[in-house]
Formats: sequence, C-alpha cells, structure tokens
Amino acid sequence: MANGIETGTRPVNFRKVGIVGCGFVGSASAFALMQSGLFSEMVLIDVDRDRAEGEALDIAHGMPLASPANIYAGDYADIADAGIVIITAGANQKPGETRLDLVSKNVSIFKSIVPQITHSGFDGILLVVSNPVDILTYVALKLSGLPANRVIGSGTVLDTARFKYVLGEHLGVDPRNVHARIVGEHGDSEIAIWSLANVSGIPIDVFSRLRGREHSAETMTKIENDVKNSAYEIIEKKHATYYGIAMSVKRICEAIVRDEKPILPVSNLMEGEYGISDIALSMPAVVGAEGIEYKVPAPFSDDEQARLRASAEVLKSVIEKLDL
Ligand SMILES: NC(=O)C1=CN([C@@H]2O[C@H](COP(=O)(O)OP(=O)(O)OC[C@H]3O[C@@H](n4cnc5c(N)ncnc54)[C@H](O)[C@@H]3O)[C@@H](O)[C@H]2O)C=CC1
Ligand SMILES: CC(=O)C(=O)O
Repeated sequence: MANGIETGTRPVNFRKVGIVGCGFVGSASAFALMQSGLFSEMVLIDVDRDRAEGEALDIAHGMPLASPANIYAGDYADIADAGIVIITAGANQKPGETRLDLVSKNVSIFKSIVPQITHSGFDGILLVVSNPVDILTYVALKLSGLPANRVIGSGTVLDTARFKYVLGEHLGVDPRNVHARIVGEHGDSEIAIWSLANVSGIPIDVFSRLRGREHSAETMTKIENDVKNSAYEIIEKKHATYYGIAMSVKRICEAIVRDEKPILPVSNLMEGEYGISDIALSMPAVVGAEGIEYKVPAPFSDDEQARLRASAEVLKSVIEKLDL
C-alpha cells in the first residue's frame, strides 16, 4: 500500500494526482511535484482551460530532463481514480488583505468545485491549499462527505518551515535540525510552540545560550511575528507567495504516497482535542497513506493551549456565519 495502487477497498491510484487551480500556487506545486518524480500521472484543472493547458505543456517540456509522467489539462472525470486531489483554486490576498478576507469568495468557489470532485467518484485524499485554508478544509469536509482523515489542509506546514528557517538563521544551524512548530490557524492567530522547541534534542533556550545567541522574550516575539507576517511581506513585494507552499505540498504528498508517517502540522477536523471541536485547525498529526493516521496529543504549555483555544474561536466565529 505504501506506494501502491490500492488502499483498503478503495481502488485509487497513488501515482496519480489532480490539481484544481493552476494559478501561481497550483502551477508551482505542479512543477515541484513533476520534479519530485512522485507521480506518473498529473491532471491539471482550471476554470480557465487555456491556463491549465499552458501550464501542463510548459511543465511537461521539463519532463525529459526529470522523470517520465503523463501531465495534461483535464476535467473532473479524469481525477476519479486519483490518489490525491489538491485544491489551489480561488482568490489570493491582495496587499493588506488577510486570509480570512477571502472567505466568502473562496467558499462559493468551493461550492462549485468540491461537488464536481466527489461526483467524479473520487475516493482518495483531498488536500486543501486555498485560503483561508483551515476554514476551507472544514468546508471541503462538509461538502465532500469524505471521511475526516482524508480531508487535509496544508495548514501550518508552510509557517512551520518558515519558523525553522528563521530560527536556523538566528541560531546559525541547519534548519533541518530545528524541531519547532507553528499550530492553530494558518493566519493571524497562529501560535509558535516555544515550550517544545529544540535543536537536535537540546531545548532551544539552552542551545541559544551555547551558541551565544539572544533568547529574550523580545527576540522570541520578533521571530514569531516575522514568521506570522511573512506572507504579508512577500505579497507586498511580489504580489503572491508560491514556492514555499509548493514545497509544503510536495512534502505532504510524499508523506501520503510513500506512507512515510511524519508528524506534520496539517489542518484537520478537531474532535474534542484541547476542548476544541467541529472546526479544522492546523495541529500535529501522523500523515500517511490513509491521510491523518494519528493526532499527536502534544503537551503544549497552559499559555499555548489558551492561545490555541483563542485561535479556534476566531475560526469558529467565521464558520458559524457560513451557509453550508
Ligand atoms: N495555504 C497556504 O499556505 C497558501 C495558500 N495560498 C492560497 O492559494 C490560493 C491560490 O493562490 P494563487 O495561485 O496565488 O492565485 P491565482 O489567482 O494565481 O490562481 C487561482 C487560480 O484558481 C482558478 N480558479 C478560480 N475559480 C476556479 C474554479 N471554480 N475552478 C477551477 N479553477 C478556478 C483561477 O482561474 C486561477 O488560475 C489562494 O486562496 C491563496 O490565498 C497561497 C499561498 C500559500
Ligand atoms: C498566502 C499564504 O497563505 C502564505 O504564504 O502563507
């Protein structure tokens, strides 16, 4: 099953991926996935058919220099047996806009897209990337009727990569040795989990002292804010973010297709954890061929748990206004 064609009783092809939405994020993700060699078939769908065809051709032209794959612009019928369908369709933020500002536009786009995905007979794993990603993961779950373990949002995988990157720069260490995580909303109420942060098992405050780097409350707040505001800064400068999220999409797809079971902070349905339920929130989970395989009950500090509940309230107040 790890790299397989069937999982359980579902005849899905884990070497086949569909991407709905071929703008900046969809095309950058398609490019990263083509280079990864994870998939032998990639279907690109966009309401702008020319866009999907153009991206498919452009990406396919790189294939002789990478791994062979069948990459084409298609329709929903083409993704019926895909192992993973990634939704990156929808409006992106303009300078000054928050992710939550996109909610009404993108919920109505999801109301058109998700039923078409499920009507195709799709029975794989749905990976939501469009923003606000936690809200849209919940919306996709409700509209699709798929089991909760198979509707995943990219969540704070990107924010966590940004956090590791910034910490790696600050501490003068390979960011892959930094074990630290952002959880909660992929957005303004996200939370940096400092209480569990470490560098190769050494608590981060201890490592900072050893390395002669500052670890004051001011420094931590600045790092956390820089991470939270990264998207605003990039959007101000180049109008969109797409490479970091494309790498995050690739990482999540690797976890699923290879059944790797890493712990990733993906958005998933909360069912009473930390007193939170009936919303999707970015929380650490073991991700494998079945999607969310285990929700990790990480021992966050009391303050972090309180901030997590506040983040959940922000999302809940948005969901309560939706007509689903
Ligand atoms: N979760 C994350 O970490 C990130 C999420 N995003 C989000 O990804 C989304 C896409 O961003 P960009 O690619 O920059 O936007 P974009 O405007 O470049 O692309 C959006 C694409 O969606 C297509 N589309 C719109 N309605 C559609 C429909 N009904 N069916 C099929 N395709 C449809 C458009 O034709 C367009 O090609 C945004 O919501 C953005 O906020 C962006 C970066 C990171
Ligand atoms: C746009 C967005 O969600 C990000 O880059 O984090």
